[in-house]
Amino acid sequence: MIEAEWWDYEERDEFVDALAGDIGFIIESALDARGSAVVALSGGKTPVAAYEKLAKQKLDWKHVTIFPADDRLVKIDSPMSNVAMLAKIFLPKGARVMPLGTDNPDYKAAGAAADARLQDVSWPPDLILLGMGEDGHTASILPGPDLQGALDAPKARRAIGVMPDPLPKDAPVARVTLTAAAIRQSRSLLIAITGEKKKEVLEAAIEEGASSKYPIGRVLAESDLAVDIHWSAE
Ligand SMILES: O=C(O)[C@H](O)[C@@H](O)[C@H](O)[C@H](O)COP(=O)(O)O
Repeated sequence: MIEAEWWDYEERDEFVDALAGDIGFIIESALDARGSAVVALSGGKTPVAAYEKLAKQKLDWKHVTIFPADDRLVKIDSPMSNVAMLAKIFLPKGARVMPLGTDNPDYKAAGAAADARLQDVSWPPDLILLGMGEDGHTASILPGPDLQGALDAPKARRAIGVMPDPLPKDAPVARVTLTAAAIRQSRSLLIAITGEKKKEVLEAAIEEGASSKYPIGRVLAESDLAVDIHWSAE
């Protein structure tokens, strides 16, 4: 049974403030407890304003490691690069921003390299923040030939290369993504989505769990983590 707590906001600003506050609190708690923080942050547009707000917080950024929960296999100067978006916001704060993937044309090799990179990161992450598409994908756990591999990878496998099919319109490229197993290992899990359609999809995915046609339902179904969901109507 997926344990999810919804935090609903009518105004986008409230959503941005609350999400930035939650992420900052988790980072600060990790710094207090362990002197360092490791967070995986979602790509996409929804959380960017919250990241910009979070970057204004007075945290010991030099002891914070940030990496994308998934990334498109594109050059760093591509507008589709999630790590470039995170670097632009957090590198000036002195945080360590770590790429997950490179623009390796062999996406399976890129996935293996991303996994090797994550083996050197102190684990588990203190936080994984996920977004979700209207098709119920999360990170880059998307329909296609690699969906099962991303969902069923063993606990030791933290990242994998995926070639979505169909290719998402907004970023029609191969990707690397955290596996479902890696997501489930996080010390804390947040989801940030907006709009009625995504709320409907996520509610259905949580209800359906392991049998859901939505990848996020299958990711969350095997997780023992309580999930906090931040949702804004607009
Ligand atoms: O690389 C990505 O695209 C993201 O990690 C992806 O999982 C994203 O979170 C959703 O597609 C929602 O994206 P929006 O926030 O832009 O709707």
